[in-house]
Order: sequence, then C-alpha cells, then structure tokens
Amino acid sequence: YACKEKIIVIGAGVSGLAAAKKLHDEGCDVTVLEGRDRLGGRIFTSQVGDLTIDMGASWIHGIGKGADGLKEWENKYNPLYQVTLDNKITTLATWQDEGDTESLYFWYKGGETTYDVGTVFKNFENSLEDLQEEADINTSLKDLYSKYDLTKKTSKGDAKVDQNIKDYTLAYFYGFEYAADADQLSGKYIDNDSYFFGPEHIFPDGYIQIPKALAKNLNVILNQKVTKIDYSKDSVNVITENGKVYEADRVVVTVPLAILKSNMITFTPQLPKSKQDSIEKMGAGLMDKLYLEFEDVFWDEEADWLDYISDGNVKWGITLNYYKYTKKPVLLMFNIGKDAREFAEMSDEDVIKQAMETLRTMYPKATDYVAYKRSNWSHDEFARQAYSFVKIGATKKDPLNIASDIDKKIYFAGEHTNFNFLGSAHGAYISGTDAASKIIEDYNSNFEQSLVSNFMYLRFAF
Ligand SMILES: Cc1cc2nc3c(=O)[nH]c(=O)nc-3n(C[C@H](O)[C@H](O)[C@H](O)COP(=O)(O)OP(=O)(O)OC[C@H]3O[C@@H](n4cnc5c(N)ncnc54)[C@H](O)[C@@H]3O)c2cc1C
Repeated sequence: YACKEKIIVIGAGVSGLAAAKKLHDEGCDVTVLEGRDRLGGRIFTSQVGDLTIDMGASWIHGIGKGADGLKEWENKYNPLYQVTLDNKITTLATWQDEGDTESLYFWYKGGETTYDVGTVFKNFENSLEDLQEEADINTSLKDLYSKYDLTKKTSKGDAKVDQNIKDYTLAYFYGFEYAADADQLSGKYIDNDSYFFGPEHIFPDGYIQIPKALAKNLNVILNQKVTKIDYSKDSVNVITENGKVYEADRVVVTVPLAILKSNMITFTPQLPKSKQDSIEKMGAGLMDKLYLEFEDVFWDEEADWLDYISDGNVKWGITLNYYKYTKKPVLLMFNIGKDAREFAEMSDEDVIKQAMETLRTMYPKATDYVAYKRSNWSHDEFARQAYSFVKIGATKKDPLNIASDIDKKIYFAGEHTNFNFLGSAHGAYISGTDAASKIIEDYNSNFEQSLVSNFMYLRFAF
C-alpha cells in the first residue's frame, strides 16, 4: 500500500539518508532534521589547496558482489558501490584484495626494515577461532592473545621484537579496523562480523558524493539540533534546540552511539531499560586522521602503507602513502583509541611535531610539511566518536537491541546498530534501509488491520 504517513528522520548521515530515500520512494511524507549545517555526518569531504580529502570515511570496503557468510548478499554489490554505479560517481582502487596485495613497508626502530609482519598477523588471525572458544564476554582481545606464543611463529625469534610486533598488530591492525585499543575490544566477538568481497575503493572527488546523491529530492532541513523526542501520545513530537516542534507518525533516530550515550536528546517516556543498557555497553571508538602535504615525495613511492613498529612509545604506527593514488605528495597518518584521545587534547603544533618525529625516524631526510589538515572527532559536537565496536562485556545482541523499535513509533539506525557491518559506511546504509523496510512492513500491517476493522464496522452497521 502506498505510504501515507509523516516520517521524521533525525540525522543526515548515510544511514538517515538511506532510510529517508527508501521511505520517500515508497510515497511517505519524509522530513530529515540535521543538526549540522551540512550533509554527511561522519562522511566529511574537505579541501587542502587543490586537494580533495576525506576527514571521515575514505573507503568503500569491498566493491565486489557478496558478503562473507551472508546469503542475502549473494550476487549483490555492496550497496554503496551500487549508489556509485547508479549515479556515475568515480571511485579509485587502492589495493586489489583485502589483506594480501597491499604493499606494507615496516620499520622497527632506527629505520631498520623488519621481516614480514603481514604473515605474523595472518598467523594471529588463523589462531583466533581456537582462542575464542575459551573466551567469555569479559575477555578482551589483549587477554585473548596474552597466551599466544608468537616467538614460535616468527623467523627472528627475538622475544622483545616479537612482543613489540604483537602489540603493534593488536594496536594497529585490529585497532584500525575497530577504532579501539586491544584491552577494550571484546575478544569473544572480534572478527565475527562480515565484509563485502573485492577491492577497496576511495573517492578522488570526495565521499560526500554519496550523501549528496542519496539526498536528491529529499526534504532535508539543516541546523536543526534535536533535543527532545516525546512519544507519549499517539503521534510523536520532535523538538529542536531553537524551539521548533515537528509532528510525525513515526521517527527514525540515526544519531551516533556517543550522542545516544550523552544527554543531548531527552526521550519521553525514557528509553526502555534494556535499550539503555545496550547503549551503555557498546563502545564508541575513536580514530583520527592527519593529512600532511609536502613539497616533494621523500618516501617509498610504491608502498601503500608505511608502518612503524615501536616499543610502545610511538603513536603514529600507520601512514598511508596518498601519493600512490593521487600523485600528490601527501601522507595520511592515523592514531587510534587512547592515543587519539590524548592527541585530541593537544594543539595542532604539538601533534604534528610528534608525527614528524616518527616520519624522520623512518626517513631521516624527511622535509618539512607545507600544509596539513587534522580531524578531531571526539570534539565534534554531533559525532563525539569515530565508529563503534563491541566492547568487553557487550555481546552481538546489543547492536540488535539498540536497533529494535519502540511501540512501532521510534526506530533506530546507524552504524552502531548493525553487528554484521559495525563501524562502516555500508553498515550505516544497510541499517537505514532496514529501518525503512520495517516501517513499511509495520505501516502495511496497520493498514490491513484498519481495513479489517472498517469492514467489520460496515458489516455490523448494515
Ligand atoms: C575517521 C573516520 C574514518 C572512517 N573510515 C571509514 C572508511 O574508510 N570506510 C567506511 O566504510 N567507514 C568509515 N568510517 C565510518 C563511517 O564514516 C561511519 O560508519 C558512517 O559514516 C556512519 O553513518 P551514520 O549515518 O551511522 O552516522 P553519522 O554519519 O554520524 O550521521 C548521524 C547524523 O546525525 C546528526 N546528529 C547528531 N546529533 C543530532 C541531533 N541532536 N539533532 C539532529 N541531528 C543530529 C549528525 O550531525 C550526523 O549528520 C570512518 C569514520 C571515521 C570517523
């Protein structure tokens, strides 16, 4: 049945826009309320000189068909890739297949290149399932690997070096994927999520093209910071900081997990206790980016990643060679978890000083940078995090529990509600279309019920 309802979607990130587009296509009267003065949320394209850079998401993870272990995606593209095809948006392959064809360049102190850390990581991964069997929900990733004897798996057999490699692997390989430290990540549920097959792509002209394509023909109102959602009556009232009241039949809440954890939005009545518990238990991770532009390239041009393994004191373990894909002399450096939280409180000058020190350890001839751009997601009022993870103590049911609707009036979407693709832009997209499908289903069953009761009424009336 064509949807006749008024729906409000809170948040114009990829999940909110995907939900709104689907509901709009079904005929619903949809309004998107966005707190910022721009679309995209944690997709945020910026400019340094003539260089287009993404401060939030950069990659479509997997542009092939199908997702690991999920039948429903058989022969279907990653939905974000489908959006690029439908809208003729150009993307660019970084490396061909997840994991094995990236060229990783490693340093271990004093510029010395180390042996194959990639293989060490693979060995780690292969033993994960066995280790997980004995883990419970309070076992962290760090606990899980504390029993893993790495020295037998490496060629050097140097215990100190091996310990540093192990720490590095946990901090950067897993840390990068889940935006959290190994002592916070659930050992039980790590790597239980899915991924789309195929190459990884970036957007030479910015990821923002995806939100823009989704927002076409939608009614999106910017600068509407929602502070109250009252669902105590038949319809729902959504109230903004500037005092506007929007009325709707149903509402989709897509604000980030860290916003749900904060008291920015008051729900009347309060959210059910079990939902509050799940919000509390899940982790809102942090990962920040630093783009540095140079006059010329002084690093290995053919590398994808320049990785620095430290004895725990260096905070810039991974750097992407942006030159390889854009031919611009740019490096993209990352920090994660507690390091990112520490940097978030520091000045640009101090942060860049530390980054340059790491670069000069790898490349003593490194020149000074000419321009930079740095993200600070924990200080961003409408994000307060990068992406979400299953924290120690949480289970895979918690994202599901956050996603569940309340009284068929308040629905939830966002990367944090999608266990299979937690933390990703495609996970956010899928959570949005899932919430929209649920609304259409609930609308239709409501509609059928009212047809039946009208029919009964007419029968008895005659
Ligand atoms: C540094 C970084 C790198 C990343 N890299 C990748 C990557 O390479 N590939 C990938 O797939 N994913 C990546 N991600 C994750 C990806 O960006 C997110 O998972 C995805 O964009 C989240 O979409 P969302 O719709 O769930 O949330 P958001 O994009 O955060 O959207 C929520 C919206 O709600 C709005 N909002 C919040 N509070 C209010 C309020 N009170 N009233 C009204 N509006 C409000 C926000 O402004 C925002 O627009 C990265 C994220 C970060 C931060």
